[in-house]
Amino acid sequence: MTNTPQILDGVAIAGQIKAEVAVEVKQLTARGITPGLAVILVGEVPASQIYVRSKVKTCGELGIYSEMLTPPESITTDEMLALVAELNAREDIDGILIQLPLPKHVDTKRLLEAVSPDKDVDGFHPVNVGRLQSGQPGLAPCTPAGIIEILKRSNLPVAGQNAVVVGRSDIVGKPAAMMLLNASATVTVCHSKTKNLAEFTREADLLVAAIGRPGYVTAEMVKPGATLIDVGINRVTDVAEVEEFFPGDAARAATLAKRGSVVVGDIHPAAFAISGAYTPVPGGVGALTIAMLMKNTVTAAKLRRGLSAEKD
Ligand SMILES: NC(=O)C1=CN([C@@H]2O[C@H](COP(=O)(O)OP(=O)(O)OC[C@H]3O[C@@H](n4cnc5c(N)ncnc54)[C@H](OP(=O)(O)O)[C@@H]3O)[C@@H](O)[C@H]2O)C=CC1
Ligand SMILES: Nc1nc(=O)c2c([nH]1)NC[C@@H]1CN(c3ccc(C(=O)N[C@@H](CCC(=O)O)C(=O)O)cc3)C=[N+]21
Repeated sequence: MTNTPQILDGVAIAGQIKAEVAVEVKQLTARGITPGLAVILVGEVPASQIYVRSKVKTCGELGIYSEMLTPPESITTDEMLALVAELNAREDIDGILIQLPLPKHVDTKRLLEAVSPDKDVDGFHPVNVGRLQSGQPGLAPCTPAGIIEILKRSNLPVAGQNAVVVGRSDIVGKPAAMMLLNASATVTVCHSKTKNLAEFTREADLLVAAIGRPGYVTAEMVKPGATLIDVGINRVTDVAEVEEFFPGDAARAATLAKRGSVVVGDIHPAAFAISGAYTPVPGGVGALTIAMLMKNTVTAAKLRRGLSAEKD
């Protein structure tokens, strides 16, 4: 018997969301309000540069004003704080995003707390963490919010499902667990100290992997028919490893030869094969992250002006 899992197309869902955001931006612009996003990118981390450029480009496509600030690697915490204070005070900026990771000498926690909660489009400020936890309207982290959108728009059930989240980071695992709980799933959070991880993951109707290890979740670790959400973005550069992941996959072998790396998730393709539905990497959760950032920027623009941001 062959299993045909549903592939949850993040690119298509992100496209829907971006189209909706563009309509909202048009309506706001007609009232004299142009939502604005400032992205701070410190130093020259190639992966971060790619993400930030893609954020700025998407703003342009949707009619959102954007600004990219690129201080040098040598910037101090105090100088960063001054930059954030300036952006907090600016009338034309609705959203502030500090691209992570920051250089080691910069105090990330202090900086994230310095962003005005009303302009915190990443949803990382303790005030927004608290709002999410207590079910109040606010700005929620983009990647977990994207996961919820994928589930909703694919009509996949969440209420009453056994959801297992592997990973407990502040930017993905924890907020994802909180959002699934708010959506009435029965949530288990696993991490590097979890004993017998597979015993938990095998019980999951809905499994979220946000670990950062290529193909860590294997077929033996998942319940056949489960919904698998793969957040991991791992670059594999080894030819043999790519062949092990994707035997006989000519397209991926070509990508590896051309770019020197292939992106793989935290869930092994053999686990996808026995799932009911799954998000591919790339083209799954990652595709939603930027769309949700655009949505948060518009929400911030509305909230700051006392316009209601509809909760759907
Ligand atoms: N698609 C997207 O838009 C985004 C993708 N990502 C990707 O998602 C992945 C996770 O990101 P992030 O949350 O920031 O990563 P972190 O490194 O901050 O967190 C990883 C989590 O996984 C847990 N973990 C590590 N090893 C194991 C293990 N062997 N068994 C069980 N749990 C383990 C860690 O546990 P412990 O807490 O005990 O250390 C930790 O909680 C990365 O691949 C990242 O690139 C990240 C952000 C956005
Ligand atoms: N303050 C801050 N906020 C963030 O939201 C933030 C951050 N820092 N630091 C880094 C992580 C990572 N991240 C991604 C954004 C887009 C894709 C994305 O577009 N992915 C595509 C392409 C993947 C590829 O080919 O590289 C996909 O999965 O289909 C992925 C990951 C946001 N992050």
